Amino acid sequence: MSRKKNRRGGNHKSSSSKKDEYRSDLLAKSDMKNERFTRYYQAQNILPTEKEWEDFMETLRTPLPTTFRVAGSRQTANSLNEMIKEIHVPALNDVEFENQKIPPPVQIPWYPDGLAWQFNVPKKVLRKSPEFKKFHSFLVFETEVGNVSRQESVSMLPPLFLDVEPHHKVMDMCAAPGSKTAQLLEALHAQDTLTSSSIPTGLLLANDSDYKRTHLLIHQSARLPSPALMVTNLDASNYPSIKVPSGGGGGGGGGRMEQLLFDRILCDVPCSGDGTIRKNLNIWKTWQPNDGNGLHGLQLRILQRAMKLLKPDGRIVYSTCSLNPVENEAVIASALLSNPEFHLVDVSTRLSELKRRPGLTSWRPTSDRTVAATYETYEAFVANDLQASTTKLTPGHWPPTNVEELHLERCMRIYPHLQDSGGFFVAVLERKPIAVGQSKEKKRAAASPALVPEAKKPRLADPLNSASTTPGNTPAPATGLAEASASTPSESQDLPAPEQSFKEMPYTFLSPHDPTLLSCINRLHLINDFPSSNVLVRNPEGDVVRSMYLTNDIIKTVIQNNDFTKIRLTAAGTKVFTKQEGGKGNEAQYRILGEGLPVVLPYVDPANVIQGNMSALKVFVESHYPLTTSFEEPFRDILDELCLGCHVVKFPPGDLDDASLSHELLVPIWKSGVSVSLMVDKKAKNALSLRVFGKEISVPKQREKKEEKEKDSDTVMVNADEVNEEEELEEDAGSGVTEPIIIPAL
Ligand SMILES: C[S@@+](CC[C@H](N)C(=O)[O-])C[C@H]1O[C@@H](n2cnc3c(N)ncnc32)[C@H](O)[C@@H]1O
Repeated sequence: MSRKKNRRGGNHKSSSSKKDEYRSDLLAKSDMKNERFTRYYQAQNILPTEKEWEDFMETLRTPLPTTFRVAGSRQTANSLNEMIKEIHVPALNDVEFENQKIPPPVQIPWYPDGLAWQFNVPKKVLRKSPEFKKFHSFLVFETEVGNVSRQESVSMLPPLFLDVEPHHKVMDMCAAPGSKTAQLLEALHAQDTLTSSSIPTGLLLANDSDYKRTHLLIHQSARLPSPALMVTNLDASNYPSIKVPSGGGGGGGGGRMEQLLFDRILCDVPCSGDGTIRKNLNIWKTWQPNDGNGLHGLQLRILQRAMKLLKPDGRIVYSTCSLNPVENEAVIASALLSNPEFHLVDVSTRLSELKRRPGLTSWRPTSDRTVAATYETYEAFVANDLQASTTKLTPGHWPPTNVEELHLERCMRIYPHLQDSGGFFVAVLERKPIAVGQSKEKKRAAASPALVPEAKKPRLADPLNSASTTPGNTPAPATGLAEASASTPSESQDLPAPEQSFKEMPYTFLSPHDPTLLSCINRLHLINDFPSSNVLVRNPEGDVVRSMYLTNDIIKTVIQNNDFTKIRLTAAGTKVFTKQEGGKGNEAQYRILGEGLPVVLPYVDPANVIQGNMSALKVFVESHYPLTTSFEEPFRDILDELCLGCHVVKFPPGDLDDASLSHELLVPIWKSGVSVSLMVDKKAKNALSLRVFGKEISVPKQREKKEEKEKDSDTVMVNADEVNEEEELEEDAGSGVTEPIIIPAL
């Protein structure tokens, strides 16, 4: 009987595994044990003393604290963080529940600018304490609109060590569901302001071999709309070369093409995930050493491919949420041996508050699932293990003979008991600096993959390189996306030929003189430097049917010089305009999408931005499609004078009774007949309502619809939910940007 694997970034979750997880919620502390796990990790000597081992094991048996990161561009995040510090935390300072003091959230000490938080509060308290209940709904709403990211603290680390800047070409090789992609995007957009987005000159290529998960990633990334993001659906270990014109395409390359290389690459590879045991309790029952053994080959091939795709002065971060040296130090060691021009970067002075342990320099693999014996060397394994000839462990699973030269101690091991977190592994790799005066020969020698050949291409029936054939169950994905489907590494290696199976719509750039685009630019009052030659549509004819997307120059260059089906391009740029039916007797027009506004805003003629106020904001938030007569003067007069269609309203900071808008807010509205509506989706509206008015103030839609019908049967009603439905059904839904989510400024 085949057993479904369930590893991090690994596989589909069956309903039975969901049930298992449910049952595992009930796992008693006394059942949180696994002899194989204990024997294996004790044999690896991961901790120096017995006392520390006990602390480690005890921490693994306690629930993981809730952690979250204030997300979005820097200014937006800092501003929301101030609200948490000034309003929410003081309200939680003296909470008592059943005569016990409940500690408030605290900032994670190593996260830059104090933007990450941690709290450890039982569910009962979240449900019953009014103060925590309020904080919890705040988190839920802000998470829905993307201003807060519920992410394990340790999973926030890899992007921090990558040091991404807005001009970098960045690749996230195994990106779904995208929590780290979001961090990388934020770094690329470091120059965004509270209300408008910058257009970075760099790019972020987020890839995942699982098609469904790429769509999940696209959905998540829509929270930080970026013209610099593209998503592909390929096996990272075999990632093809992307072609771009030499010399940046400015004509200096004489029409020659070169391979696109990256400044920064994140390899957050699929792994056994035993570092997540505090939340994936099933691991206590299922853990065995072949979980990690089976992934080593794929992990190595992904890292080796990253090394080939990296610019000479680029940087790679390799990470897993596994504690197993076979998935960590062994992968790094083999990659360094096959690419001796690389070295591990010493980052011990970075994030000084982060408690970490050095990488291991010795470890003892085994293929015996009971861990009856472990072996110091591959030779000892072959000589003593009766199954050695049938298992596929390679010398690369063991420490190499020159292990001392590799400085594996520069890898970082994060153990749960050090700072009450999950377990994690991070390594930073760069090419070695070339010494002044180094001979050409030496440089050539350093650049040639001499010592160890690159890991072979996967063989589909190889049990060690194929998750589906590795015996035993492995843990649930660490990402918390239980329902999300995920491919096994073997599935990803077995991708069908792209042209046969790839069903995405093509990407066609419009001429800047396209009459529909010109009329859209005109009606939306966009100023001259709007990058109209970077607008694309997605349908076979290349016509403007419904939506238009904006990319930056480098993404445009990639699309124009590569077959999108070969690179399995699943998304590119961000959707900015969409067609809106005009209603009875009115022609259809284009509107700026809520989520596209920050990108388009720098090009909206300021003379055409309407001034709103707090009382108008209240009417917009309370009703879904208020009549213009519902607004007070002078805003009502302004609305009456507007032509039908899309407009942008600016609400300056202000107070109204108990409500307070702390920062300028800009939103698109749509005027149709005698009504107007805020073009933001329901979740964004809820979050806005909670943030500004302290509660959900919108009138239940059914009641309002009924009232509206009675009042004005001729009014063309547009509400955000109906717009969502239309957008999901549109012809270019393959873009994956299916649901408008905006990040309203604070
Ligand atoms: C650990 S998860 C990545 C988590 C992600 N970086 C994040 O922070 O949200 C590993 C991912 O690798 C993907 N994957 C598995 N095999 C792959 C391969 N050969 N190439 C690319 N992605 C792969 C899985 O689908 C999974 O989404």
